[in-house]
Amino acid sequence: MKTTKASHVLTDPTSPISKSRLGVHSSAMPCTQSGTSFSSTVLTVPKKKPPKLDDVRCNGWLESMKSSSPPHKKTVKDPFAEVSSEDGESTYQSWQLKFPSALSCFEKIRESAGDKKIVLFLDYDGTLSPIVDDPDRAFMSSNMRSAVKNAAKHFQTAIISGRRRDMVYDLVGITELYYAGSHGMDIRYPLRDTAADKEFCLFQPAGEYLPMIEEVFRTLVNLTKDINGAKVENHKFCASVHYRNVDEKSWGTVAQIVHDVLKDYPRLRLTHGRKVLEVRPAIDWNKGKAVEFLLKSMNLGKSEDVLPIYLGDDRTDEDAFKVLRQGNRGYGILVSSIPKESAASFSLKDPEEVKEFLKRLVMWKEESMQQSM
Ligand SMILES: O=P(O)(O)OC[C@H]1O[C@H](O[C@H]2O[C@H](CO)[C@@H](O)[C@H](O)[C@H]2O)[C@H](O)[C@@H](O)[C@@H]1O
Repeated sequence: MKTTKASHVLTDPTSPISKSRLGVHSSAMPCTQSGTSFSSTVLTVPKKKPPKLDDVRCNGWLESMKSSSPPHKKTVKDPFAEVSSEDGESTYQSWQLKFPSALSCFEKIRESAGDKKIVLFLDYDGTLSPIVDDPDRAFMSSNMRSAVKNAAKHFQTAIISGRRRDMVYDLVGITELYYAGSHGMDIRYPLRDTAADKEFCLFQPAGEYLPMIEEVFRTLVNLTKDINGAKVENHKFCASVHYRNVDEKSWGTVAQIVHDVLKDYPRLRLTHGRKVLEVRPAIDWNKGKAVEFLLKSMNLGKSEDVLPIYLGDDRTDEDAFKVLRQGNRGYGILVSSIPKESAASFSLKDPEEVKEFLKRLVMWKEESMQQSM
């Protein structure tokens, strides 16, 4: 997807919302940075010292990192562990009593949707693309791309990712979707969408944190550069420290480095993802809030005639599942090949099943359109 030259204006320099014409690449957008209350003096690179792992042990980071990838055990205790349990299939089947397959229950979903307008929310990594060792090579298949594109012809569709918005936009490669990057902290949505005029708005509730995240990113890159396999990504409003390819013996060092850096930034917090530590602004915003925001921006916020469906695989998607569960607003579908605790209503095993589910939705919609002709 190419971007084109465009004008853009800020609606209000103190507002997290800014406007842009079609095609403005997110990295070219000005960000609101009013009220910046941190100073560059705080942003010093901590001196290298031998890691003391007491802090990360005490606050459970290390345990959380380890339990997200334990050796094969009979029962997977951590809800976000990434291993198959030994009694695999039967454990999975009993788990599915609580989180039934969205494919097996497709009829039920169809019936409860009735004439409601379905809105799709799709996470990227682990949902549209398989989890791979190198985050730069997490590509979705062309069949998946077609499935998403076809679904978007019938249902308003948004991608909500932990990645930076321009990156996930490039990976998905479909212009007609809504995109929310940085775990929903960077939302691009159409203000006006006619053939003659496409005007987009940006909503960036953590705009003022941009320089702080940039500094933290550079600090983390510097401090982890000698750890084999560690990788730090700059996702604009959050920084991700990957330890998937780090020897487990060094996970404590990775955790301690992140922990020490965070001590200097009380306005930032840590969340755990799939073998990734994520540093992000400590603001009350998440993927669930992003779903609510997007529904409002589609003028569907309060409507009873809307059925939002959110598909995601990660802890950060749980915030969205909770929002949909509240008041039976819609359905969360957890993408997982192992049993996990979740606020989702249904499950799908992997991105392949996600693709099948999207195809079923499209087939159903097209059949019902034909019947009503
Ligand atoms: O919200 P998402 O779209 O699911 O993004 C979550 C994180 O995804 C990426 O990391 C994960 O996928 C990688 C590629 O498969 C994998 O190597 C890594 O271990 C996973 O954590 C992305 O790189 C992160 O920055 C996102 O936060």
